[in-house]
Formats: sequence, structure tokens, C-alpha cells
Amino acid sequence: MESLDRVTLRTQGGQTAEVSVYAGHVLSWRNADGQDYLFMSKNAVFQPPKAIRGGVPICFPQFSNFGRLTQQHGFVRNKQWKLVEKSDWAVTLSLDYDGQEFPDYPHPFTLTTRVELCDDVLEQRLAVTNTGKGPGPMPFTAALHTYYTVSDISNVEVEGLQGLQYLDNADGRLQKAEAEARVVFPGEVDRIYIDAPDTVKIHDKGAPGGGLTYEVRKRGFHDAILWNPAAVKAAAMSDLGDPEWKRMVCLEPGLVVTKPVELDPGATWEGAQSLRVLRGGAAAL
Ligand SMILES: O=P(O)(O)OC[C@H]1O[C@@H](O)[C@H](O)[C@@H](O)[C@@H]1O
Repeated sequence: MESLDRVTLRTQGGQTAEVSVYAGHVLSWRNADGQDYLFMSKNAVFQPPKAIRGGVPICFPQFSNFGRLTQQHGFVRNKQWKLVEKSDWAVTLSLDYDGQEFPDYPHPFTLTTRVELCDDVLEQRLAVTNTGKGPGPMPFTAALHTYYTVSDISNVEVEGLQGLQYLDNADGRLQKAEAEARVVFPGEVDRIYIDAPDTVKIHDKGAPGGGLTYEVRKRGFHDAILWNPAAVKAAAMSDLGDPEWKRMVCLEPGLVVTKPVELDPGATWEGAQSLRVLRGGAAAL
């Protein structure tokens, strides 16, 4: 069995984040009381090449089936990455792809992720360089597939998506308009919001201590995916049991539909997300 090397980041205030070298994957983000803001399934499998169910899987060079690969969400979440550098509060990991393993993706690239923990903010950057050793421009889609811990999905409202167009994965990818100021989860929700704003908030009214808000800021990623599988789909997932699906919601900065990227040889693209937890009056529940 390959080992799943982990790096632990710490702030002076006592927050921690664990990052796995396998998959370049943020596994946890805990406050000083040990509360994990990122959901990790009890049934998650930490055995390469399985994708890890929870934390922040990186979907690249393809989100879902938006691309030519047969692997849902691409292949970097199933690969061993390299540790580039680390300090108490930041880590950089990278993955080199030589363009050989997947005939449908003959584009060599270097992918880097940097995770920084600073006071109450977790920042994650993703950068990709087309090495120029493949055939011309490199097409890709991507997402930071972030799983948040919630008290119960029935307590969750997502703010910032009203008026946007979205592709409804739970309804044949029909394009629809979001009418709600606060999106709720009466059943399966699996949507790609097109050209989403750079700040979206997840309100969890049932979180201990009077509720909390996850403030998700993104840059470089134009779209945002919102996902909760609900009972029927969750039952079909061996690494997400019942009632665990009630304790998670995914909000994923994505580069999927708006302005698809064709990265020129030698060029670099960079995107990032910055996560913060608001409580009390700041949470505006
Ligand atoms: O089971 P996976 O491959 O990790 O994917 C989980 C989900 O990821 C979401 O981003 C997709 O929108 C869903 O359609 C998908 O089911």
C-alpha cells in the first residue's frame, strides 16, 4: 500500500489544515476547538488510486465529463503529487504529467497547488503551465471540489446565485435561471452556475453556537458548482453512507462552461479560492 503522506499547517491561533501529498488534496481545516469545516466521509478510502470522498479533491484536466477523458473529474485526484516546499502555515505541491498515460489527453503540463492558512482564512491556489511539449494549445476544464461540513442539509441556504443561468445535472443538463435569493436543498441539487459572482455564501442556520456562514471567494474560476446528492444517489456511493449526505454540501469554483481555456504552449493559468467562516452578526443568517 502506498503511503498517504500528510502535511499539517498551523496558525498561532490554533487553526490547522491537513494536506495530502497524494492527490494534492486538502483533507481538513479545523478551528482551535478541533471543529472541521471540511466534510470528510467516514467511509472515505485513503488508498491510491481511489479518489478521496471529502475535503477538496482537485478536478483536472477535466470537470465531470466536460472534456475528452473517460475519467470523471480527470485524473490528478488519483495521482501521487510531489512536495515542493512547506512552512508552518503554507505548503506547495506539484504534479508533472508527461502527456503519455492518457491517449485522449496528449498535453504535458505542470500543475501546482498552494495552500495557505492565515488566521481564519484558508487560501488555495491552482496553477497550470502547458509545458509546450505537446500538440499546441491545451484545453482543460477544472474545479476545486470543496466539501463543507453542515449541521444538516435542511438548515443550509446558499446566497449569491440569484439571476444566474445554470446547467441542471439532475435534469438532463437543461439550462435554467436561478430564481431564488437563497438556494435550498429539498432533494438532489447538482448544478453548474454559469459566470458566478466571485463571492458566494453558504449559511448553516443549525451549526452549533447559533449558526455560521462559509464565505467563499474565488478568482480565475468563472463558474460555480453546487452539489448535494440526497438519499437515492448517496445510497449508490459506497464511500458516502446514509445519513452522511445530510452533513455535507459542495460549492466548487469551476472553469467549465464560461470562457473555456485553451492554454498556449508555455503559458500559465492560475485560479484560487479563499474560504472564511463568519459567525454571529457577521454571518447574517
Ligand atoms: O463521485 P465523484 O466522481 O467524486 O463526483 C461527485 C459529484 O461531483 C459533482 O461536482 C458533480 O456535479 C456531480 O455530478 C458528481 O456526482
